[in-house]
Formats: sequence, structure tokens, C-alpha cells
Amino acid sequence: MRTAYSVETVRNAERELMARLPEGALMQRAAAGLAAACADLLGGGSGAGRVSAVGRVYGSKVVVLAGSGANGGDALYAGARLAARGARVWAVPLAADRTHEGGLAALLGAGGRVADDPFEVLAVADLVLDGITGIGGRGGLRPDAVPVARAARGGRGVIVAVDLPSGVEADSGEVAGEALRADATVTFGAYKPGLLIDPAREYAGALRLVDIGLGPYLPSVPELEALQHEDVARLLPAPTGESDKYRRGVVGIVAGSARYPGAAVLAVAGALRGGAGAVRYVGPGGDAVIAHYPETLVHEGPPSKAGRVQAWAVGPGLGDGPGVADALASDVPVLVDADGLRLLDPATVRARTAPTLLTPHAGEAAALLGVDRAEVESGRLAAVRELAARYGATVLLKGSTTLVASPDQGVPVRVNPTGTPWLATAGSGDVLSGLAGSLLASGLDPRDAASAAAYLHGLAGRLASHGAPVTAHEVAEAVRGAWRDVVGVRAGA
Ligand SMILES: NC(=O)C1=CN([C@@H]2O[C@H](COP(=O)(O)OP(=O)(O)OC[C@H]3O[C@@H](n4cnc5c(N)ncnc54)[C@H](O)[C@@H]3O)[C@@H](O)[C@H]2O)[C@@H](O)CC1
Ligand SMILES: Nc1ncnc2c1ncn2[C@@H]1O[C@H](COP(=O)(O)OP(=O)(O)O)[C@@H](O)[C@H]1O
Ligand SMILES: [K+]
Repeated sequence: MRTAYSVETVRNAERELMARLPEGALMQRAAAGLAAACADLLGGGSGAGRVSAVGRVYGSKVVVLAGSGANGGDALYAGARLAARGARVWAVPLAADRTHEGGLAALLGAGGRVADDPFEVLAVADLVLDGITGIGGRGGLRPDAVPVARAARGGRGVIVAVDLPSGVEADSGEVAGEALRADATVTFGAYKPGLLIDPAREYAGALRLVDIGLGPYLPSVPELEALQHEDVARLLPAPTGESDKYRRGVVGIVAGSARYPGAAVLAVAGALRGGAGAVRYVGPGGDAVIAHYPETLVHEGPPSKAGRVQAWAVGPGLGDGPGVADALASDVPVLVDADGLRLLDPATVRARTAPTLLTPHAGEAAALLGVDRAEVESGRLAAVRELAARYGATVLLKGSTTLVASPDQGVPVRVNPTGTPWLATAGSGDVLSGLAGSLLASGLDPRDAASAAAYLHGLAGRLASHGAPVTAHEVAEAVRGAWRDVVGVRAGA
């Protein structure tokens, strides 16, 4: 599990740890880890967007952009370490009289210099350390930092953000104004939410975490968590000798309409790959569904007359078709997506006795919240939390970063680490609905079902795409490969 902690939590932990260490020790740990990561990148270490051409630290040209806080201190001390290994290092202090004194002295003592002309050195730098702001930064870059940041980006050097790319909001992932896009970010003690959530995540490049000993002082519950293969493997259902199709769970799919018949097929395609023992389709698209998947049980509806299911997934391509209210009136978990989300009444959802899972994209989330789509996209974390609270439901917010929030207090939001922008293709959300509904039917709680489905769906997207366009149907077909990859089954086994 990868975890992320808010600025306040990180600062509290740092305070406790610092009280037990000699003055300045923590900054030295950070600087040592940062310098090691830079040496790796200068040596051609991969992972970052740009790769340094110099091949070694000795003789390389390094520029340190130093803001007025401790973030600048980290960068300057790391610069000093690189200078001691033979790099030519220039400092560019951005707040002349408030530069970290100890850091600057260390850099000058190791043979580094203050740049006479920042733009001249940025043009030739092999590596630029962005120490303008870290967790103390507020708002985008200040105007005086903007030309320097642009020159850094315009040069050929690898840009390494210290703790965070300067200009991004650590707690929310928002970017209010201009920020410095990095090739790699070396972060200290813990990931911050902004490093994992777009738009800020886009600015961070490859992530590296430097352990500065904060672990024992961080609370057990983070603000944000990202499942990894082993976490998802533990969640996925596996049939046993006792299993039969009903015990494995039956998922009901309410999707498709005369206008969108394909949505029924795609939602069923996802559901069939999701671990339920049977898929029951309810709606007008039964013929198309059977033509593609004869293993589906079909019924014209309404859902309450279609037979017992352990969970419903309602909404993809439904248009104004019926079925949402009927499914919501049931006593089993219900996933509501797409057209099912229109006019969804919070009171109806809150009154349900079984869990509800909503899966909006940014446009649907914006409509539910009564705000602009851009507001949701720039503040995903706040939007998903607000929706979960308002509806008393688990919410999976789709998009470039997929987030899953629980309505319960003190439960970390999950951020999905898999996926590819190639998933932005018509119908891929329908596949996700079916997949998540199937996992709900097989007994996962809504938060686990949503995050495991997003994980598999994102991985399937990557496997099916391999860097080329992919269709929703192919994503569904690749789910089995993703599942095997997650549970560690090798081909041929
Ligand atoms: N607290 C600790 O124990 C440790 C902190 N560390 C470093 O310290 C950083 C936090 O240091 P600080 O609290 O001094 O804060 P920062 O260095 O992140 O930034 C604060 C300074 O930046 C200025 N500033 C704020 N917003 C700005 C903007 N938009 N544009 C330009 N300047 C802006 C402020 O006026 C202030 O002087 C961390 O991110 C990390 O890099 C590390 O050394 C590890 C240990
Ligand atoms: N830029 C992106 N990067 C990664 N994944 C994306 C991006 N845009 C969309 N997706 C994913 O693609 C799927 C699209 O779903 P949705 O918006 O419901 O489309 P549709 O209604 O056509 O099925 C979701 O899983 C979403 O998270
Ligand atoms: K920074």
C-alpha cells in the first residue's frame, strides 16, 4: 500500500522526530537522499522524463533554485554534496536576503557559486534542483520565480523537484497558477496527496520517497492510500470447492436503451470478468447481449421482477429508461453510473439500508454538486469527499486520476495508481461499472469493489493498449490478463 499524508500531519510528525534529533539532522537526511537521487539521475538513472547525458556527477553542471524556506535549504545542502563530488554547482537565490544561510554557506564551502546570470547557467545545466517551495508553498509560483522556472523548463537539464514541484498544492493536488514541471520528484518522509492526484501529479514526474525516519511518528490512518498488486490480490474473490454460481454472487445489470444498445453489452462484458458467478441483464438490450454473451441471464424488467441478485449496477446507456428507482428500492448493494446519476436524489440514497456506490466522471460529478466541471477537475479530492458526504454513499470519481471516497469519517480516500489516458474512449466506463458491480455481488464492500475494479480496469487498459488506441471491448477482454497479473498467475500455469 502506498500512503500519503497531509502537510499538517507531516509537520506534526517532523516536529516530534526533530525533538529527538540534533539540530539540522533531519534536513541533512533529506539532503543526503536528494543528492543520492540526483547522482543517480546524472549517472543516467532512468525513470525521469528527461535523461541526463553526462553519465556522472563529476564535471556535471547543476543549478539550485533556492526559495526562502527549508525547501531551499534541502536543495542547497544537496547541491553542496554534489559539488563535493566534483559537480559545478550554481545557486540561484530567489529571495535574496532570506536564503537558507546554512545551506548557502555549505554550498559555497564545497566550491559552489551564486550564479551571476541565472538564465545563462540554466541554459547549460545538466540538472536543476527545484527548491523554490515545498510544503510551505501557497498558491502558484510568485511572479519573480516564473521567468526562472520557465528558463529551467526551456533548458536541457533534468528537473528534480525537492519534496514537491513548486507551485502545486500539497494537500489537494490543485495547481493555482503557474508551477514548475519536474522530470522527477524526490519527496521526504511521506508522499503528499498532491503527488498522487492530478493536476499536480502531472507536474511531479517520476516519484522517489526518501526515508528520513518519519514512519513511527505518522498516524496509522493516512489521508490517501493507493492499492498495489498485493493489496488487490488479497481482495479479489477466488472460488473454493464449496462454491457454486449463486454463492459466488449474481450481479444484475440495468443498462442500455434503444439509443445506446452497446452500453448493455459492454457493462455485461465487464460484469462477466468480475468474479460473480452469474450475470443477470435487465432491460431492452437482451438480444444484443445474448448475441455477444450467451452465458448471460436476460430479463425485460423491471429489476424487482427479474430474480434475486446480490448487487445491481444501473445506469450505463440507460437514457430515460426505467429501473434506477426499482434497483435503489432493493435491499442489496447498488452501483449507480452514467444516466442513473441524473436527478439522483441524496435523500433516496441516504435512506437505503444497503450500500450505494456512485461512479461519476467529472461532468456527472459537477452536475450532482451543482458546480462547473473545471472545478471538479481542479479539485478532485474535495469533490469526491463532498459527494460521498452528501449522498452517504461510496463515490468513485473517474478521470485522469480515479479516486474512491467512503462516506464514513476517518477512512482514507483511495487513489488508483493504474490506468492510461487511452482509457478515455467511449464505453470504457460501462465496462468499469459492470466489473465493479460484479465485485460488489461477490461480496466486496463498496470501497474495495470500487478500488479493485478501478485497479483491474486501469491495468487492463494498459495491457490492451500498449501505447496504442484501445476500445472498450478490448479493455473488457484484457481484464482476465490483469486479474492474473495481480494474483501472480503466470501464463501457462
Ligand atoms: N520541517 C522539517 O523538519 C523538514 C522540512 N524539510 C523541507 O522543508 C520544506 C518546508 O519548509 P518551509 O516550511 O520553510 O516551507 P517552504 O520552503 O516550502 O516554503 C516557505 C517559503 O516559501 C515562500 N513561499 C510561499 N509560497 C510561495 C510561492 N507561491 N512562491 C514563492 N515563494 C513562496 C514563503 O514566503 C516561505 O518563505 C519541506 O517541503 C521540505 O523540503 C526537509 O528538510 C525535511 C525536514
Ligand atoms: N485522461 C484519462 N486518463 C486515464 N483514464 C481516464 C482518462 N479519462 C478517462 N479515463 C478513464 O476512462 C473511463 C471512461 O469512463 P466514462 O467517462 O464513464 O466513459 P464512457 O461513458 O464513455 O464509458 C474511466 O474509467 C476513466 O477513469
Ligand atoms: K520544490
